[in-house]
Amino acid sequence: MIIRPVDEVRGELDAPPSKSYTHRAYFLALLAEGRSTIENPLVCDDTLATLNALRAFGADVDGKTVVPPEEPSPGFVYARESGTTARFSIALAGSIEGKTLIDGARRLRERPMEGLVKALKDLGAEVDGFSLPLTVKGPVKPGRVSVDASKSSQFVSGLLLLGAKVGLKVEARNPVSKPYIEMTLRTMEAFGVEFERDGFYFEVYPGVKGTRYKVPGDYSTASFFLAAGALYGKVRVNNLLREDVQADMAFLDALEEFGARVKRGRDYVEVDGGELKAVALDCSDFPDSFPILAVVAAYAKGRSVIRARQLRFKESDRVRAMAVNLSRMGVKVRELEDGLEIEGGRPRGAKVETFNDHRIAMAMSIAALGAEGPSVIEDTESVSKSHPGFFDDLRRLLG
Ligand SMILES: O=C(O)C1=C[C@@H](OP(=O)(O)O)[C@@H](O)[C@H](O)C1
Ligand SMILES: C=C(OP(=O)(O)O)C(=O)O
Repeated sequence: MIIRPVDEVRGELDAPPSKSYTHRAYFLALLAEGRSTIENPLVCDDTLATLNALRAFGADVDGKTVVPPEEPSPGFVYARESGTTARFSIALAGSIEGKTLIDGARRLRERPMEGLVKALKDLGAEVDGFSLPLTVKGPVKPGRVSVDASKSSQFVSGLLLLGAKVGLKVEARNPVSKPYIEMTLRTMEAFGVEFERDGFYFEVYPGVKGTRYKVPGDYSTASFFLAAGALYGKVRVNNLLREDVQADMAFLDALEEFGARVKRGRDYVEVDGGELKAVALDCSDFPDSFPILAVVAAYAKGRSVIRARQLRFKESDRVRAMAVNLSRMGVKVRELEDGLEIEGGRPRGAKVETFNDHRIAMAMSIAALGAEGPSVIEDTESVSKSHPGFFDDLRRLLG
């Protein structure tokens, strides 16, 4: 795809439904005692992988309505590239008598599963392998488990969902991406799950109620369009609830730190730019913002430092991916163990790679809009992992 620089980006659009909440609602509907209706679910590669996982576990699903099985049955779950689908399926397979096979695409086989596997083994499940493909033979013995969450909060979220089925006490050690754990708890409450907590120690009681659940808008996907407003004009994204706990709501605070103006309405966010200046921040609690934060830093005056502990374990090594791409655009970057140092200026158009990572593809598309000269972005299909309509939405903002 060729992307040429534009004079301005201005307009408004609706945020697509949240990918993270869609995953949670589907898996809780699988565990529920009765039928659920999921309103406005996100349809993308990752949530289709989760729908297939529900079918593998015996649910009858048509995208909106989920009729759970009497008891989930063991099956074969192919999670594509979806880390959330894989971790939640591995955890829930611990509640099932019999052996479930979970596998994924090439990159997902390289992504960490060990902390979750160790926790399931501690609970008495038989798990062979510490990365995909692996099999899980349940059932676990309900009890107390401690999980190392330094590589992914999804290990904690998966165990909390398992707890909603069998009853568990879960202690999370060194969690990253902590707001995603809050998103899991909030969705569990919506499905009538009872739990108590003390910090990151949780006691989850078994029982999930069939529910009509409406998926809110996705702040992670909205961040790319809002960044374009900060960099090149003014953008408003509707369908974003102020009363939410999504991790990438923190992206708005980061934009303000860069010097952008952010207006938070009851159900929308509006951003416009100004003279942007360098920042130093740790996004370990909102890691999906890293690629687009690096792009904003590439246009902000001064030297920014942006880091997060778990960036190398995503759909790509996102530190390396952004270092390679921004360097090709003539941006001075220094790669750190857990992030990048970025000297802001005026990037040049270049041929850049997506590394088959949807957030790299979307971030570099925004970077290209302000560059000196056209850019070529290879393999942009990965945007369908989270937002198949990304380029349609972006064109709408280009007048
Ligand atoms: O629980 C979730 O929905 C997610 C948690 C985060 O992963 P980590 O907890 O592995 O950082 C995030 O990167 C991912 O896009 C979605
Ligand atoms: C990392 C992501 O998702 P997952 O972990 O579910 O693959 C993402 O959407 O950026």
